[in-house]
Amino acid sequence: MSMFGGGFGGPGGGPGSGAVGGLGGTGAGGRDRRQGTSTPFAGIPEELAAGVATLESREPVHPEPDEPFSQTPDSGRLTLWSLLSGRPGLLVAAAFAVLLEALLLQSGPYLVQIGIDHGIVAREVPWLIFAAVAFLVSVILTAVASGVRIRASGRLSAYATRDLRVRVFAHLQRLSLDFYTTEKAGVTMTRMTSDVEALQHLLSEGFAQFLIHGLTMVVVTGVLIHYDATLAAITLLLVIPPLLVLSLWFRKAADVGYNRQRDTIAALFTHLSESLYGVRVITAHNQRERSIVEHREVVGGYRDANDHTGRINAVYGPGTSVIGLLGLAALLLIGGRMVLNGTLTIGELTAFVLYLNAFFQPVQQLVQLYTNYQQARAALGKLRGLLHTSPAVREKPDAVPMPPAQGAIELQKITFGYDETRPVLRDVSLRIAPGETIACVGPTGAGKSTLAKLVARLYDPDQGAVLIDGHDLRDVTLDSLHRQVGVVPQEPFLFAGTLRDNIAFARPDASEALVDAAVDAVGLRDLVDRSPDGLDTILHERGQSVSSGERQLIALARVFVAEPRVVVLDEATSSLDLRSELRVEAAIQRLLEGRTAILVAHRLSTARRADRVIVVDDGGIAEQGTHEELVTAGGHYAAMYATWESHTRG
Ligand SMILES: Nc1ncnc2c1ncn2[C@@H]1O[C@H](COP(=O)(O)OP(=O)(O)OP(=O)(O)O)[C@@H](O)[C@H]1O
Repeated sequence: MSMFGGGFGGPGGGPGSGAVGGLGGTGAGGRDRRQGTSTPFAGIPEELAAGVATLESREPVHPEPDEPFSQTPDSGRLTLWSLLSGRPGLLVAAAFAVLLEALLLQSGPYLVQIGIDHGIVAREVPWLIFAAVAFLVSVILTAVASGVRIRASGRLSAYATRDLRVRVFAHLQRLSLDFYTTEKAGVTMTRMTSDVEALQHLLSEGFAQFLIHGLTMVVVTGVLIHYDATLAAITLLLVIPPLLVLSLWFRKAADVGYNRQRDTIAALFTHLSESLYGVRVITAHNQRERSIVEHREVVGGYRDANDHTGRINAVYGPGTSVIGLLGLAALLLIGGRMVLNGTLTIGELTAFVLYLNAFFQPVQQLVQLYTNYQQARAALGKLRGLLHTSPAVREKPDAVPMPPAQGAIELQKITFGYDETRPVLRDVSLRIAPGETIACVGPTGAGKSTLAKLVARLYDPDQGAVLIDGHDLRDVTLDSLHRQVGVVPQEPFLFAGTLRDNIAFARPDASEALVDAAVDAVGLRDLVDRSPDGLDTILHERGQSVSSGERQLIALARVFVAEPRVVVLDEATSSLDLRSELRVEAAIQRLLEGRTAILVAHRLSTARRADRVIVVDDGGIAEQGTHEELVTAGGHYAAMYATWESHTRG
């Protein structure tokens, strides 16, 4: 199995699969830094440069989000309040605008009542004009308050979700390889998309609407009682019980419906991402039709879930409207009689009708918002779960930076299993001298890559310890370790970006001379010369525009630029033509010069050149020695070699 295979994002696509240490994108990060040190405007006419400067000054400012990368697991709280309270100024502005808007909205019916009773019925034109002007002013003020509210809550939500996305992404970078092996990429994508969007929706609109509607209901109930307590009690008693029953049903049904929606969208993302990553295999095996059928099934599941929530809404929406209208009919009947009896004015009845109407809408909205709130809470729970997932490989709080390594490696009685009850390696001990190259060979699935992963501290042993220059890897900082231990995965992963970006991935600030030296050392000069823009040639996503051998050479160049003391190399199993194979072998040879190396060798031609060969079998080291020693000993290795030789000769 590949050291990085199978996990998140297809073959070799795991985070960190791009060799050593370091974070930061290939693209922007690297380019920016270079621009800072060179003279980007050299030779450009002054007025053009001035134009660019003006354009840049108009660019919106995007300050760095407050999430410096650290290996320490995220222990910060994640609650709705913690998201909202990050920008108190915006929060206060939004809350004030909400209050104002809710109060202003209720002035309308009262002004209508004044207009009718004091203006129309009493035939007093000034009162009518006063009511109309006051109405106009209140509408304008409501619009202003609403604008301020939408702007403030929109910005609040945009900042909060931006910070949240960065925080979750930083945590994803922190998580160890096991997370990406067990967690489906589609599920993680759902966390970062629909879950964050559910929160964004609640923060930008939901909360404000919740407050406005809640306040409206309180104010309207008070006003109705103030107008006529008996009439208010009768109408509210007629309306509230059925409304309550319907709303409780809706809440329960909607919870189920939205959970289904969330689960099915995660399944949809999972299938989509897997199909996109595996599109070549699907095409090669002529399974496109099956893939479409499968996708139709997951999309169908999502459609069913949407259909379900649609049906619930179709009952609830009209249901609450009917209850409201029946309430209004009852009010007209009872209130109309009161007007005829002279106990209520016509203006008061009109205001009463308008207020009652204003009472219903919030109920409907509040229940919908409650669902939104539930969704956001569920999303928050899932995101919290993700943030609280501890990396399996953790940095100790008192970890110290590893001093520049000589490269002596020691495995001390190591036992390790992906599942602790089924160890892959048992009680393995090994010493590797500085500068020595060890080739691990053995049957497939024997644990060769596992051994290499332990040396790169992609996993920690269950028992025993791995030491470099006498330092237990668990006692040193991950950053300092990854800087000194370079990893070349079985399936090199290239990023969309330039050739240079990919080569200098582990050290975006690498000098031109170092990148050039790497290109020459691994034999990439041909490719660079042939490429239209040399090192600035853009590579397609995952390096699809270069050959498999060239991808391997780029991965080797990457480690060359990183200059680690120890190299862990999982040899690619994909076979190359003889010429490319010789080039890759020569590149490996050059990369390993003067470095301690562990090679997971799939070709015995590689093993033959190592200083020492270890045969991993049955959870341990079955044989070790130089190639010649092992061939003479006539054991496992000798048998493997004999078979290999007869095949290559044949
Ligand atoms: N992430 C993982 N989770 C669970 N089991 C794993 C994982 N990675 C590997 N294994 C299992 O551990 C055992 C050793 O795997 P490993 O990749 O070390 O073998 P290998 O000797 O490198 O094989 P190959 O030559 O095929 O690459 C295998 O049985 C494999 O199925």
